[in-house]
Amino acid sequence: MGLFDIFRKKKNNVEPESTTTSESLSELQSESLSQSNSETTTSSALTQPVMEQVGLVDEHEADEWSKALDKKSEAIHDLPESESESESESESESESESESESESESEIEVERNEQQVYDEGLKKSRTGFAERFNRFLANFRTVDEDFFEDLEETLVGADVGFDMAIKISDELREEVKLANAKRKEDVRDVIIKKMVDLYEADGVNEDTQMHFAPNGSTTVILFVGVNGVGKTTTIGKLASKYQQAGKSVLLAAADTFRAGATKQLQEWGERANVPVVAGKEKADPASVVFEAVAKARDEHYDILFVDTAGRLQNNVNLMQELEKMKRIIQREIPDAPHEVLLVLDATTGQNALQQAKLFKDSSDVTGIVLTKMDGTAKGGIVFAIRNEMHLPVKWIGFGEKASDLREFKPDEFVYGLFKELVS
Ligand SMILES: Nc1nc2c(ncn2[C@@H]2O[C@H](COP(=O)(O)OP(=O)(O)OP(=O)(O)O)[C@@H](O)[C@H]2O)c(=O)[nH]1
Repeated sequence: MGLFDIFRKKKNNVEPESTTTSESLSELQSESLSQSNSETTTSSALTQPVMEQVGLVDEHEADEWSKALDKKSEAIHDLPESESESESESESESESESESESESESEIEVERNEQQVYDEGLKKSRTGFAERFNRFLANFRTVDEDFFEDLEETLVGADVGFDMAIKISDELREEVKLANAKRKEDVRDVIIKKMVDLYEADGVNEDTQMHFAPNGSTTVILFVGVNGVGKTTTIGKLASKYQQAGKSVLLAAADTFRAGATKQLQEWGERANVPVVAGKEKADPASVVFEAVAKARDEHYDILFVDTAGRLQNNVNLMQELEKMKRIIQREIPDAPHEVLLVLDATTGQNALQQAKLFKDSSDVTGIVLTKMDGTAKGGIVFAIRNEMHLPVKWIGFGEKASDLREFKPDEFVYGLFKELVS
């Protein structure tokens, strides 16, 4: 099933406000149950087909970590099972039927909760997108050259990126369906479907999994990005998540440039109950990294998160320093860093894309954390990143609280962004 089909299915069946009747719930249960037969471990039944398509479900190594993270989901999944264990064999069929019903109701609840986080976090973008599209459609008379020009302008304005806008408009020129579309709603549906299809096609070989060190040795994750994008906050959020999932976490405050950066990380460390290795103000960041890596390795920490200074893309010295940090990490743990996550602020739009290009060229970025998604009215940046950068978005930030960081899930994202735009 394609991403757009998943979208449609959700639109018709899983709208939170409209699925409170027992009738619609039981429809969902049977869907959810039939999908879960082929399911492995994902907490989201509707996410599975997308994961299969992008080749994620075979990645068992990272699966264990992902499972540990989704504690809430596990707790809900566990409950009916342990209840059924304690039941005697002579229990009536109707009792076990109602139990399996309540189990799938719980599964649906988990699915909806995750979707709700996306829905809330994407509210601004969804409204912004809808406004742009409705303005564009209000001018719709016929599918001619002006129509395509307006469409490109609308898409660029929504931050999907120039390349993606041209690609969408070029492909739509070939669409017989669009040429025959008379109603505004049909035109809108064809455009959104094209966007979702192109987005999905661009992501076929994308690796959105987090990578960890093999055999329980220390995983090192380096965070890079310009000033103020949310590196320290993201590290704090991830430290909480993994700590709560039972992993031992260590933080390295290698941002020794900005006064207050170390203190900020230490505060997150206290909140998450994880230690922080810090140096003196203006100390050589590499020395902090060295000390932290040695400690993490010798004391067998599961994960070390390294916070780095906000580096300016035109500052060669700072880029060189990042390289130096990597060399030091590699000297102590040869296969590290296991991830270099570039943090980008979604509210900066195309500027974020420029940053991504520069960082990708000068450091081995393995994935993106897109922060402040709650604060932008132009969610299209996600399309531009995939289309132009071919870098996977691994995490998405919807706010300042620890629980506002989520694993990036394309189907939840697409649905949260477009759900009011497709009939
Ligand atoms: N609304 C919102 N704010 C966020 C999010 N992530 C981070 N922030 C805020 O962004 C601001 C900057 O975050 P920091 O974590 O200090 O950024 P940084 O990249 O470490 O900055 P430097 O240390 O200067 O390089 C803080 O006020 C955070 O609370 C998010 O997902 N949503």
